[in-house]
Amino acid sequence: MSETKPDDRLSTAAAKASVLTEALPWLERFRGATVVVKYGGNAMTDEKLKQAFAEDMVFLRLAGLRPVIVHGGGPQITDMLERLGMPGEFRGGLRVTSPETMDVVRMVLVGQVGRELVGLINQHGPHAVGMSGEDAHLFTARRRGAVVDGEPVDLGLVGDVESVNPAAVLDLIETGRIPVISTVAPDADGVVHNVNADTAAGALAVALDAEKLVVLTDVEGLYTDWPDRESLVSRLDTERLAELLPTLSSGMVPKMEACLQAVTGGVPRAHVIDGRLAHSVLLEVFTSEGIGTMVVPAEHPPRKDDA
Ligand SMILES: Nc1ncnc2c1ncn2[C@@H]1O[C@H](COP(=O)(O)OP(=O)(O)O)[C@@H](O)[C@H]1O
Ligand SMILES: CC(=O)N[C@@H](CCC(=O)OP(=O)(O)O)C(=O)O
Repeated sequence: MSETKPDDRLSTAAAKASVLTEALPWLERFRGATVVVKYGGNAMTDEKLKQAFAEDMVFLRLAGLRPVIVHGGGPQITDMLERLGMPGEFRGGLRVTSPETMDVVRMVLVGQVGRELVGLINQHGPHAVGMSGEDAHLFTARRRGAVVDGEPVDLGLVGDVESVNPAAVLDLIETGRIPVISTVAPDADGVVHNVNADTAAGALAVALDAEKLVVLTDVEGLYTDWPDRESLVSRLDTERLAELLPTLSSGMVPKMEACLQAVTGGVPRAHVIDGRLAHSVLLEVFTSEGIGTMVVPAEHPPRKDDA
């Protein structure tokens, strides 16, 4: 085996030191900042990646930021429905949700995906507390439909966010915890609805006056001309995003709508980043170039009906 030369050791040490010093201005800038992180089900497939994600959340907290996790779990719900022999269907990017499907959605999101993330984070200490939109009136849902090929479609128990009461999340943050939120929510009559996790994360980022919304998914970011790999966009403003939204296809629509809603609602930055890259959140928050696609406010904000 060859020995490491003193010159090699010096350059390795210099590279490590430069990574740490590059983080310094961002540590200063984001101390005390609330960061809402949406962890998509498609970015959760690999055990090592999930552990790296949990480490990133603990890192943010110990570095003095206030991370709040909103998780998805679409593929995990689909797997469970298949195991139970319950056929499922998506219309306009949203799951058609019968009362029986709703039972499975709630069981998988709250009882399986949320619990697993809480467990992974808490291997590092008593940081994470799980909750759902049903807890302490966090989210109230309003039933929503979809329009597919110009026709209105009934999606069953699918909800939009009607209102957000972030008091319980703020209580957890104040005591140094990391809230891990599953996006099922009751309507005004107490009937539980299935809320898309991107939609819920955007609404929560606004309600918490967050500094950032970070959405982890399984692509590098937004492609303006999907799937042309040359069309990856690193930065765009809300005006350009509002123009692009009608041209996007299903998976990206709720994500980019959430980014638009967050930034027009006062969140300074929203990011879509590649959750397949280990420690992608740290790279986004603590490096100067960042990664993925960043949405910033427009000088001339889009009118409400543009979105
Ligand atoms: N314009 C686009 N830019 C990037 N990805 C896109 C675009 N249009 C569609 N997609 C698809 O959207 C997917 C991400 O959405 P989704 O599968 O709902 O992820 P998640 O589980 O992370 O919420 C990508 O894997 C990609 O296949
Ligand atoms: C209404 C609707 O479609 N809800 C989603 C909720 C989970 C989710 O949003 O998960 P991802 O972020 O992994 O896609 C679903 O049932 O799949």
